[in-house]
Amino acid sequence: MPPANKRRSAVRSLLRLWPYVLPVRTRVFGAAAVAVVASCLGLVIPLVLKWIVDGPVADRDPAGVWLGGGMLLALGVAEALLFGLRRWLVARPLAGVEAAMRADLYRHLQRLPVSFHDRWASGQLLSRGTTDLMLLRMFLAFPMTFLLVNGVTIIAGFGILLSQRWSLGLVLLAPVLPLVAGCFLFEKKYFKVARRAQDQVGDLTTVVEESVLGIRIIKGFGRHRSQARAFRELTRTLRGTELNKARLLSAIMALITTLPELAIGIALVLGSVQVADGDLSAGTLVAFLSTALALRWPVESIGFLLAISNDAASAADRFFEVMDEKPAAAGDAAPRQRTKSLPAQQAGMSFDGVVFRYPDAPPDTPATIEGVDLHIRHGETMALVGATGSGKTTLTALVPRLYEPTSGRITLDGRDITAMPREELRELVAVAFEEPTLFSASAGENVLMGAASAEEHDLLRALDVAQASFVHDLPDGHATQVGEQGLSLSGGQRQRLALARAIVGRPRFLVLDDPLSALDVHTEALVEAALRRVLAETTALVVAHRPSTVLLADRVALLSGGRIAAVGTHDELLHGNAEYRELMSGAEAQEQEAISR
Ligand SMILES: Nc1ncnc2c1ncn2[C@@H]1O[C@H](COP(=O)(O)OP(=O)(O)OP(=O)(O)O)[C@@H](O)[C@H]1O
Repeated sequence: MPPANKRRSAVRSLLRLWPYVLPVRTRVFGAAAVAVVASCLGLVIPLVLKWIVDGPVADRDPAGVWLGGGMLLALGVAEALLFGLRRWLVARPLAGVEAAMRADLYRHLQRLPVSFHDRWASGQLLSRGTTDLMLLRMFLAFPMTFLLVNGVTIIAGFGILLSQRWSLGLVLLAPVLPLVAGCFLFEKKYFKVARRAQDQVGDLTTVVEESVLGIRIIKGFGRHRSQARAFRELTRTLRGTELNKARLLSAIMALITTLPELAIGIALVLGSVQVADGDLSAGTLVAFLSTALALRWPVESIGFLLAISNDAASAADRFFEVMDEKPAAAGDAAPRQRTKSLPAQQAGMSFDGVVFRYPDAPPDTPATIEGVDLHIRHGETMALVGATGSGKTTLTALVPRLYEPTSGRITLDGRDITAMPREELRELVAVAFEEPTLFSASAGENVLMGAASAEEHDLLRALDVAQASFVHDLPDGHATQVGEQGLSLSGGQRQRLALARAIVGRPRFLVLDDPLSALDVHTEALVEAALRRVLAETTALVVAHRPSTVLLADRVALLSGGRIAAVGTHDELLHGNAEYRELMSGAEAQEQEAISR
């Protein structure tokens, strides 16, 4: 789950966007300047009105009235054109800012360690990469500019009001203090609710994503009602939070609208009395009130602009919470060593005193891997056997550095994996997991993901070795799209494609996490034959639950209590190790049961 959010000032949060705005600053500030000019042009209109009323209207001069009308029209058109220019100036660069932030987030997510992804719900990450970034673009396009533009307009407008009649100007200034206090309180409360709402959107996204990905389980177990209930519960909570936001916004809007309207009403009465007494010209009163009315939108919009700015500030916090996470260490750029002339005892894969504890495991629990020493000789296949939850998957995940050992070291042909650049490690080691994950791409593209430099002939060889030639019979051969997560293929077909992907780059080392799990007996025979050929080409560590998988290996290591309890051939362990015998007899019984079904 995301870390607990600390309260920051909205301004500090938004200032962190500066590096992204920097490349388009000229356009953004140019647009803001254009908007200031447009908004201030609007304030000239009341002055022209004053001139028309006190001049041509009082003198009964129709030509003067026409001239004034023309000036008003020109001012209106100029104001509209300038606002249009502002929009044009920012639209494209800000879409670019959003795209750059999204690309950075995606790149960073790819570089973050698996332990980060274990902690964070995918919906939280999805919502940060979509709705939160949209909110930030909206902020940069609108409130950021208009908080400035409206601020300048209000100051200029009050300058004009005070210069026309300072006493009436002070009446209009009276609500400023209560308004500032109200805005301060609003900002404090709204920031918290805005953050809560965005986190709840993330939770909701997680539920939707899980429901879509797990639709077969939901339907298979008839869980749609309970899923719908969980979804409804979350939407109700989110609705409550959104209503809370709306309540806060309407309270500040009520204050922002009422107080200035009251002040304008009082100024109108006082001004009318002064006109009646002959202390003030009718034109000045018209200009005064028109200026006051022209300031209504800049003042009233402040509540709304503050709301979006706070939404954006918490969206920025959520974005940077992910960006501030440290990516996995790259490994030092040690020069590549030739491995061919290594002494026999160093060639292969070695675990030396490897200890591993999950970062989020409770401190008083024992480490998952307590101290593993194991050597897999060059060209050998070692099966890793152990009770469920004994740490087999965990141990295999340490080899491609999906997690870093807490202590100890793992070497490949004598070289510490932490001293290798990650790209080199990826070239040396290939992995295939229990769940053969495929992507929405063609069958061939899925296989070629296993090696950046692999070509067509490598693909065909990998498909052949992994017994995945069914691909050639698909409608478009290996260019056939396999659908989201490869769900248009059978389990056995997906397993064989995953195997082909693992070997397409001819890795020296192969790590397979129970590649025959969840297969029916007939499919298992097919994949097993594929595995036999795959394993003949490399040095491999294979997590095995069933005797049939164990028989593919040259030797077997038994993982127990976080340590390697025994190493030997299947027969040696069967005769000499009670725990192994028990594990295998249980697995064998299950296998027999599966066959007889
Ligand atoms: N991401 C994680 N965070 C914390 N603990 C974890 C995590 N993944 C696994 N564990 C714990 O580590 C222990 C070993 O899990 P692991 O998946 O390695 O076992 P396994 O031997 O592969 O089990 P199985 O045979 O059932 O697949 C378990 O107690 C599990 O709860």
